[in-house]
Amino acid sequence: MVAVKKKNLKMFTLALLFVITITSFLLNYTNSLVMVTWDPKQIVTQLKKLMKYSQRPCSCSSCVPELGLSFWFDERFNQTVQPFLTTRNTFIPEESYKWWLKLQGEGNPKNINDTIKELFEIIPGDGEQLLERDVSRCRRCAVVGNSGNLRQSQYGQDIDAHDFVLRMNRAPTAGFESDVGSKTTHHFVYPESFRDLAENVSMIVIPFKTLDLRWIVSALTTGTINFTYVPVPRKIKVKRDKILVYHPVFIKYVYDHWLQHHGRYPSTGILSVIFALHLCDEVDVYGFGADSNGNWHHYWENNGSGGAFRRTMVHDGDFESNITLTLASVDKIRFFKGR
Ligand SMILES: CC(=O)N[C@H]1[C@H]([C@H](O)[C@H](O)CO)O[C@](OP(=O)(O)OC[C@H]2O[C@@H](n3ccc(N)nc3=O)[C@H](O)[C@@H]2O)(C(=O)O)C[C@@H]1O
Ligand SMILES: CC(=O)N[C@@H]1[C@@H](O[C@@H]2O[C@H](CO)[C@H](O)[C@H](O)[C@H]2O)[C@@H](O)[C@@H](CO)O[C@H]1O
Repeated sequence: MVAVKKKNLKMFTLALLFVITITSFLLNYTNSLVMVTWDPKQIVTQLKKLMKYSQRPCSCSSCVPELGLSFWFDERFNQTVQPFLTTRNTFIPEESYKWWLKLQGEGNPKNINDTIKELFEIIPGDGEQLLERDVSRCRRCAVVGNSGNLRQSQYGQDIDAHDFVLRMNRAPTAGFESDVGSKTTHHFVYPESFRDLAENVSMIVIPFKTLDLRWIVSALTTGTINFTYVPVPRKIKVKRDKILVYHPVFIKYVYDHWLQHHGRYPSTGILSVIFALHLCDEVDVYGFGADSNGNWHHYWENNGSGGAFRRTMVHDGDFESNITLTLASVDKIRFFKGR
């Protein structure tokens, strides 16, 4: 009898040791700094945490897509909306299409299905692999806006330490490395904001009209399109498999869910931030913030037209800024305010 009891006690001790070892390993693995002790209460707490962590969508200390932490965020974030237009993803519902067509008042647009078909005869139209989830991954992204608050910020090294660095429009890095970094993995453009990119950079084209999709084809082939509402480059030197296309339905999702119809349509900055929430496990935001007059000044130039969007009401900069700050306040992004 005593021998059996001793054996059971030994088994129990061994089992407990095993659980503690596994718990400690997994908690460390999930970047959680928790001291593992023999206190039964702590063991139960840690086991509960372990159960919670095992359902987490990534291995960072916090994961953007994790729901149940902010009602505000959960109400807006919809993981099922696809950020990229791909060959498997070309359907645009009538309502979204009609909304999108009005963004830049395109008269007499070419048929959208024919346009998309032609586009994917020229570029591969993939991008799905970027959206695959992996619970053991911690993908850290930096979204770098164009604000003058980056000047003298010395954020360069921090920005470059991210897995993905997303930039936009005409933003340069050369000459500004110590403040904005030198790494770029993805660069958002539209025809009117195109700039030459290094070979290894993925160019994400945001189409605000049918002509923007046709411009991609033209710029890689015949070079016939050289004007939209301003002159645009006839030809671009970008490898075809480095071109990704932002989904028009995703633009509407940002406008409906996140901007709640403020402004005429979302700016490139807010489109990039919400896009990053869908692709990344952690999102750090740099270079967002107007100057003291509310103008969108740039870090590389003294752009006198920084307040143009205010006059044309195309974007609601104040509302967009509130969204970014709220995302930071509910710990879904980290916001680096610059100088
Ligand atoms: C005159 C004009 O049309 N300016 C627009 C320019 C312009 O078309 C491009 O720079 C051309 O390359 O583009 C925009 O934006 P822009 O290229 O200025 O900036 C990109 C995004 O960074 C954020 N930003 C910028 C400056 C600043 N002081 N504070 C900021 O928060 C914003 O989120 C902004 O969206 C655009 O595409 O959104 C919006 C701007 O309104
Ligand atoms: C200053 C302004 O409102 N210009 C608009 C122009 O808006 C710009 O469109 C860009 C995409 O093409 C991008 O969204 C940028 O942030 C906007 O400022 C277009 O709407 C254009 C359409 O014809 O009309 C210009 O007046």
